[in-house]
Amino acid sequence: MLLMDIDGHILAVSTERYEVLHERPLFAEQDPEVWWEKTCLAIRKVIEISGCSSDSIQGIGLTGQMHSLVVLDSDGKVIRPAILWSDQRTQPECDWMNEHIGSSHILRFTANPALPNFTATKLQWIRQHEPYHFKKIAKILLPKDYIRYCLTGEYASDVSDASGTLLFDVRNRHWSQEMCERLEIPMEWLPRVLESPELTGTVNPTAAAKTGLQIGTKVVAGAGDQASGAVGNGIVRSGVVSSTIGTSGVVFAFAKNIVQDEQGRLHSFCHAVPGAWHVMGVTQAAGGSLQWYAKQFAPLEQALAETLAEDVYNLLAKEAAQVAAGSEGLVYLPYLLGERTPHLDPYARAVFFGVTVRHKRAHFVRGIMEGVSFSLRDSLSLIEDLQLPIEEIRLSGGGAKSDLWCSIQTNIYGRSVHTVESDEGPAFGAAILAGVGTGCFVDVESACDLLIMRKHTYHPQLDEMNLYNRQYAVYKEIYELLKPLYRKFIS
Ligand SMILES: Nc1ncnc2c1ncn2[C@@H]1O[C@H](COP(=O)(O)OP(=O)(O)O)[C@@H](O)[C@H]1O
Ligand SMILES: O=C(CO)[C@@H](O)[C@H](O)COP(=O)(O)O
Repeated sequence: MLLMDIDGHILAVSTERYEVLHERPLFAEQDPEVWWEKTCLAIRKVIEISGCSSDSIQGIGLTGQMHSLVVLDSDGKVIRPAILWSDQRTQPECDWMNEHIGSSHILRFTANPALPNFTATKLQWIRQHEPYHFKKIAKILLPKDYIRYCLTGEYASDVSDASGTLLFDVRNRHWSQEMCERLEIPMEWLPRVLESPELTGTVNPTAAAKTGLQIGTKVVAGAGDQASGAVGNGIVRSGVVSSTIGTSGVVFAFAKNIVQDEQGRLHSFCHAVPGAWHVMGVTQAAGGSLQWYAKQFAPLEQALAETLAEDVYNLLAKEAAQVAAGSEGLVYLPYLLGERTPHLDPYARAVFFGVTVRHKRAHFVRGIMEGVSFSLRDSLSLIEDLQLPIEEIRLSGGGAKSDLWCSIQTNIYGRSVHTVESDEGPAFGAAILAGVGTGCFVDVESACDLLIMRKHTYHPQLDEMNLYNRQYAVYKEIYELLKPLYRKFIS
């Protein structure tokens, strides 16, 4: 949660944590009611920290994880836990869609292929496996739109988030009647869709009582976390591209017109900038790889970090900085949650390749940072193949807080990269969208010009670039060799 003034100064930030439940392999779920409880706490905290009066708040912009499916009954109650973007159980539903609707039709209707991460496949899974839940459905929402529903009572979404449902006609920026007809999904289940800065409603009395906000505070459409993060990093013009290491990893490029990778390895979605599009490649477990490693293999550092009030990732990164580039030949494939770009393979698995007796934990941490960056390079290459200009790369997400991870990225991409002043990408972007929607700024582009400043520039070094080029070739070969084996582990 972030509170920003109209000059772009961040007045307060607050964070609330909650777990992802992985009850079975491939499964990832969360309870939307927990999101709402935590949101209420976080709103109260930012108001308190900032010392602002809630009646000075002009508007609210929403952002959140994309694709995840929230199903509501006719009373607006949550029917079952949300099935998340990182959940990979629905490849059979994708296969069914490709067979019955046709993959070329799906690409034509939605500009994207059927992937297990996308919302419609999760809805099909409920139809197939939980018919008792399916028959209760009256509305479906995305995560930030569930928060909107709690705040305002409105069922609404925005074009960027709707793009990741596989039910949206991305080219024409409205729901796809063709997809809904073929999947027999009543269009009344879908929220209305607006451009990201448009107003969608106002805070209602119940939400005001829970959050400390004023009744009637304006709520704009907002955007999915990646499009909103792009606004927060100034990716609002051709040539400026971001590489974000959050839990997932995303390389995001602005596009004036819709562009598509023929094999659907990059997502083609509407941007939060009205009338614009973007493409992005996604690494399923980017920061998520380091998060997993820290949790499983660095419990003492986790405890120490809490005592020192330091970030566990800082402690691990300091250790990793002690070993040389290339991690002495240890190569990591970050496929802990399967992979999207470039393989579109939910059954891929992570690999540490080349382990020897000389390897210490520091090599594993550095190897993770390098492997994740190789994966993001895959996305960057596909964006280059689409002939989209890459004049400037901006790094963001938790990974950009690490000097080491920024240096690794510059050397693996073989290009200079920059960080920006605000490291609150998606929340900062949502605040900018709220500012545009409530008339504090003229439009998204000029607000970004005004508010987003470069912080630091990293330049690649020739020897490390050459070393990483050689290692990248090995990285790519490992997946090709292992691919036939992955399917033997399907459970
Ligand atoms: N100081 C740091 N050094 C290295 N990596 C970091 C650091 N801080 C955060 N990270 C990485 O960033 C991830 C969180 O990024 P963030 O953008 O906050 O995630 P989310 O996608 O959940 O919004 C962590 O899982 C971790 O891998
Ligand atoms: O799946 C995608 C984008 O397609 C992710 O962006 C999720 O929307 C959430 O990722 P984090 O922000 O937690 O990394």
